[in-house]
Amino acid sequence: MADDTTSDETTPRVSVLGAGNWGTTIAHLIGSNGFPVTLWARNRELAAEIDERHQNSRYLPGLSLSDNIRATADLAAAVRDVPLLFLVVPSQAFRSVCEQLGELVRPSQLAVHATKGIELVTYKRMTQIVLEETCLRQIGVLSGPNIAREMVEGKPAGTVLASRFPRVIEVARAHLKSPQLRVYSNTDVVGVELGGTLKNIIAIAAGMATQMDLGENAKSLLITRGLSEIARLGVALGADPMTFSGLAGIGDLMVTCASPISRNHRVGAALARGLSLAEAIESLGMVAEGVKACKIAYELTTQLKIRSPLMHGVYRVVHEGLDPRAGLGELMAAAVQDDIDPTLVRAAAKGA
Ligand SMILES: NC(=O)c1ccc[n+]([C@@H]2O[C@H](COP(=O)([O-])OP(=O)(O)OC[C@H]3O[C@@H](n4cnc5c(N)ncnc54)[C@H](O)[C@@H]3O)[C@@H](O)[C@H]2O)c1
Ligand SMILES: O=P(O)(O)OC[C@H](O)CO
Repeated sequence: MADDTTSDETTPRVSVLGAGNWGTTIAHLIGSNGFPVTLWARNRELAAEIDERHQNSRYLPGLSLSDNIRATADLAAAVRDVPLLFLVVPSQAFRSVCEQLGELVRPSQLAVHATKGIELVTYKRMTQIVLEETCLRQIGVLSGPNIAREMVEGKPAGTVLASRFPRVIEVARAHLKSPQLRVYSNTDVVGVELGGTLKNIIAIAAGMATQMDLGENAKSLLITRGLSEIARLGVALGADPMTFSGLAGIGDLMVTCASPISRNHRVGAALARGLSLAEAIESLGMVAEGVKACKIAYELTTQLKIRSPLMHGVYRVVHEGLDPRAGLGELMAAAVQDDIDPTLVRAAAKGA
């Protein structure tokens, strides 16, 4: 265990910023490991409910949270003099939270974000936003096949911490690892961020496939060709292709495509049931990052001339109202390519 975490003080030495499904879950995992932890919610009532009743009835109804969580709506109090911060707000709100953090943090603090998205318009990854808006430099990302609810229920899982700074991985891992959670490491921050972001697009397609009862063969086709598209775009944006064969790549893609609890999966299923995008989002009441990610991927792959029929199909269904059945017909009629993409083979050989 890292020196920073051996203190038996009751003052939290770790804070989680963002009290939705995932931020609350990360705080619960840390608290359940015996560490006092502060959870920041921008909503006062939610902070009070978590603090006093150890419940988050909006995002994790029916589940009891660790007594070691202290929740607050005061961002400055949550951040001040805390050695380790987890940033867990949706991607399109991430910059505004980092702008507020800019005034509050010091370079000695470690920060790990667990957000699976890219910023609209700028196409920035979350670690790039942290660097732009704050003086935090020792940063990393947490990503992997991690459906929040399963983890609060104590079911086993694995995850990935990626950072260029071994200390970030060491300290964050010391807080998170447990008999229920295996924490792997990676230095490919770009690949881990992109794996978590782009799998959400394919998960929307998987939700449509489930709703249309296309069968398990079709799901496998979707996952495999989806991984190929994720890796092609990822490599073009600077990722190591091997990262996509790990937990933050294929691992996360598989769970999000398989799980009916996944919000992205649910949005896809809702669209295939005939709901509009607005209705699908309204009925979910939580973030489904793939809705924005498919627009970003559509724009980037168009600009970079990267063949991405699945991601383009999802974009057209989600944002242009294409009927999912018509989209499926187009995909099945499209020209067939090599099973293993030659650009990925070359990229892997270059890195070997
Ligand atoms: N839920 C999961 O299972 C899971 C697992 C891994 C990663 N993630 C990722 O974690 C991120 C957060 O997802 P979530 O599941 O917690 O979402 P959520 O929809 O459950 O909750 C989002 C939270 O962010 C808060 N928020 C929104 N805008 C804000 C702002 N401007 N300032 C402060 N807070 C704001 C909301 O109040 C809410 O508490 C996403 O990128 C998601 O992809 C989620
Ligand atoms: O519920 P989703 O679709 O946001 O997926 C949650 C996690 O990202 C799964 O790893």
